[in-house]
Amino acid sequence: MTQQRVWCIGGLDTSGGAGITRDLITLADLGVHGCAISTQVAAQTSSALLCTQPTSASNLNEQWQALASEDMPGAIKIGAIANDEQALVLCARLQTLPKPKPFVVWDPVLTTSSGGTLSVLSSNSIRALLAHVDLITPNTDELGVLTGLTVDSEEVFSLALEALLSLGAKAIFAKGGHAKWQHEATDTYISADTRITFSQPRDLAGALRGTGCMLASALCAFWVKDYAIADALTLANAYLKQVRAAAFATALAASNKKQHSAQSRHCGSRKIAMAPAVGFPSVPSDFPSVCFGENDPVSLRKAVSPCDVLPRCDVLSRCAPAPFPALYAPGHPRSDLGIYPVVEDAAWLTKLLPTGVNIIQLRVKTGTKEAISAQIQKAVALTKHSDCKLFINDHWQLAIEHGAYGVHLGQEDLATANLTAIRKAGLRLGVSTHGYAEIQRIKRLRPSYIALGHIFPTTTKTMPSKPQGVERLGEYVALCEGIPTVAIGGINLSNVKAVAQTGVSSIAVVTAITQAANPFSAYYDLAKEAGFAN
Ligand SMILES: Cc1ncc(COP(=O)(O)OP(=O)(O)O)c(N)n1
Ligand SMILES: Cc1ncsc1CCOP(=O)(O)O
Ligand SMILES: [Mg+2]
Repeated sequence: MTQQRVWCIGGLDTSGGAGITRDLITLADLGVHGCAISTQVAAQTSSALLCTQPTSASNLNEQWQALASEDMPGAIKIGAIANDEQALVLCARLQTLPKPKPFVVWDPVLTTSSGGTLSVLSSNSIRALLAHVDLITPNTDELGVLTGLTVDSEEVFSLALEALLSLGAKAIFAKGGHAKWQHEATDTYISADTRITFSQPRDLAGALRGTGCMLASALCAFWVKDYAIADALTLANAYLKQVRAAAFATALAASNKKQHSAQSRHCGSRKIAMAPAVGFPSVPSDFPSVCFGENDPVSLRKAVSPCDVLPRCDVLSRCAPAPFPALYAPGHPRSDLGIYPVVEDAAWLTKLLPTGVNIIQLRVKTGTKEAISAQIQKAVALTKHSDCKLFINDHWQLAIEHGAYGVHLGQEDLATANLTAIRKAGLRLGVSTHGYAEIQRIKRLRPSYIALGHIFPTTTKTMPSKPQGVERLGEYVALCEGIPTVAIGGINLSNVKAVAQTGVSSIAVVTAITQAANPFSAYYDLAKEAGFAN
């Protein structure tokens, strides 16, 4: 199996603005090989569907067989399915896919953006398809047609998502571009146990053709590049934002020059067809703000301004809470923190403080509350008259009680921690993240640092996510937009240089120090190799 390959099944839009033509352009832009199976040939201009000719069921089957006789894809993106016969063929083929099964995304295109009909499916076909796809990506109009509801408010939107899940959808990514009742454009991912929203300020530049196709095929591209689903969705959302920005900048430039190109003719009230190549999303402002769950504790704030009456995620990007205190006081000559040892008891501080270490974490995972409290109290006392910043892992109440410098919390810890109490007590806050979605969730908190991991395989802890590697680490550091960053997970003398070269502010290690024959010199060797010390 070739991983970086996606099959696109859908209508061939002769204008190149949407359908499988657009899918292949998107995949090429993201460096993924796209194969195509045409369900129909749609004679289209950039503003109208003139006529469409569906592919016969047998031809559809033959196209599939031809592709299947070579390499299988990592993902399959399905767009417009012309009729029930085609749905039947696709269901039969999807059912017999060899393992490992590709990730199957259905973008349920029913009409063209100009209003032409591309798909007529019975409710039986819809149910059958839902049983075979991993994710469906309707806009709110499509969600309405699929569920028989008029989706025109947040309440009906939630009902429609539930209805589609009960029709058999395993997961839904409902796009918010058409949800005019929302202040921001919010895409919602929902499965049986997860709800994640991705919000962008509404941009009023104009309408672009083929955005649904681009989003679903970009999602498949990020999936085959081995991103977790939440990260693939974050990247796909950012990719769309980047394409829109580039498309409207190009269209505007063309119309300013008074060129009579297709772009300039259709810029304004009409949809523009050209979507320039933009490549992998890299501009931090193009990334959405991300909320986990309807009551994400990171997003919940006390009502502080009139705009709190708006839906929560709409408010956040504009009414951000106060940042947590910086690691260094303003004007301090240092900005990096160097090697960050993470240790299991206060005795380690006695061993390591003489190195002149800048930052250290007490991560006590066992013992009674009294014993942990005593460890924290001792560690605070040991660091009180040093320059070393002491972070306490997990035990935020005890950290406040004993006056530690800061607290380190993981994503799950945020559900029970009182962030307001930590902020009020003046403690710094570090938070763990494991990819794009969590970074975008946490940035809004403006923590004192963002931990990024795990970078390499680690034996210290069982991780639910995959190792990120140094290439992604570099992308995450840039995405953090100046918030100090800490890399963690499997870092040792052999790889610390490459980690430091990403520009990360600090490098956290457990076993590279605690299991070293000489922890004292292991600290220096790491600091030197990373370029933090001479
Ligand atoms: C610097 C740093 N980064 C990540 C972690 C992990 O924190 P968390 O996800 O809460 O997991 P536990 O450490 O509690 O197992 C950390 N402690 N420090
Ligand atoms: C606590 C933690 N969080 C992410 S990786 C990790 C363990 C890092 O340990 P090591 O440096 O020994 O790989
Ligand atoms: Mg924790």
